[in-house]
Amino acid sequence: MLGQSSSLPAVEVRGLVKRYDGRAVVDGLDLHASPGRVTAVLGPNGAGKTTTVECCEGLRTPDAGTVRVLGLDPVADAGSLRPRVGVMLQDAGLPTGVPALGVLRHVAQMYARPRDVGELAERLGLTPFARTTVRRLSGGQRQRLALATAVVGRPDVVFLDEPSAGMDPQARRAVWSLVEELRADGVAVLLTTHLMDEAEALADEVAVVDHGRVIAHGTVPALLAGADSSTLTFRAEPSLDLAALGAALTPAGAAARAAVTETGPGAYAVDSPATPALVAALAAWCADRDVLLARVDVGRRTLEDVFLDLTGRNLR
Ligand SMILES: Nc1ncnc2c1ncn2[C@@H]1O[C@H](COP(=O)(O)OP(=O)(O)OP(=O)(O)O)[C@@H](O)[C@H]1O
Repeated sequence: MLGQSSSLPAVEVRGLVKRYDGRAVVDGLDLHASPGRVTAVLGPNGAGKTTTVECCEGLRTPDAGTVRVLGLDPVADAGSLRPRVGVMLQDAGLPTGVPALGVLRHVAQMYARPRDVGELAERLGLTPFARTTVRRLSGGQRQRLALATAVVGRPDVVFLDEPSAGMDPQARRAVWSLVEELRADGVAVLLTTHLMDEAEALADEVAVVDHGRVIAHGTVPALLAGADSSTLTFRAEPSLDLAALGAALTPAGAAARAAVTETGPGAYAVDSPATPALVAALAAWCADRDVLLARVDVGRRTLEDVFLDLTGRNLR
């Protein structure tokens, strides 16, 4: 249950800076998460997501800026926040020699009003591993146990760092349904993920982080609406003349030439909104050169397309 007005943000981060060895890995970051909403933080490797979440969890002290969780300071007020905040870490930090259900029972008894341990274990498919020590659990099973320990105390705010990483599709569905239930119960859920379909499926709000700052923020439909609505890809013979094709696909009077990329042998992507005229121009150009268009796809842009547009395609 929320102990404060649900109109207040459950998590509020303003101008957060965190430096390691003089390098700002979080560099003036603003973020908020609200009760009854799922906020997903996306970003390339090393963007500063985990560091930000760790500052919210009170595990790291900011170098500048403010972090408030349920109106409190995660470091100074750690004792007051502990019963109200659930944390699932990437490296779960669970004791390895204890049986799975023993860990969950132990964590549950630290809370005043814990969830039913048996029911939670059943929901997350942990019952068959009740007596298995944490050390012998698979990666995905350990993740599920970590999630169970994060939510067993009925927290008001839950931080989930890549909650379904390494999980099979069945387990991911179970995790998603638990997250949806938390939202319906008014819990503020802040999660980091690299899985764009997870963000599309779960997130009410998405914050895209790069180089330690939020570079885009909004609902998934708002982020998708900000981008060109559709993409054009096609297959034909390899090594087409991309410059000539780009010129042929550029509408008269357009400021910049349409860019065509060969994304794999014989697979192409056109970097222009897909319109009937564009498809016709492509077909005509191929027909003039006796090139068979083996396949043409007009697809809706996905969150992954938007993410790559925002953060670029270089490896981090
Ligand atoms: N304790 C530390 N000491 C020095 N550098 C650190 C420390 N922790 C993190 N970093 C660096 O800070 C940067 C941000 O790391 P962080 O873990 O926050 O990124 P992330 O967005 O969560 O990445 P990923 O998607 O890979 O989990 C990285 O360059 C990382 O190497």
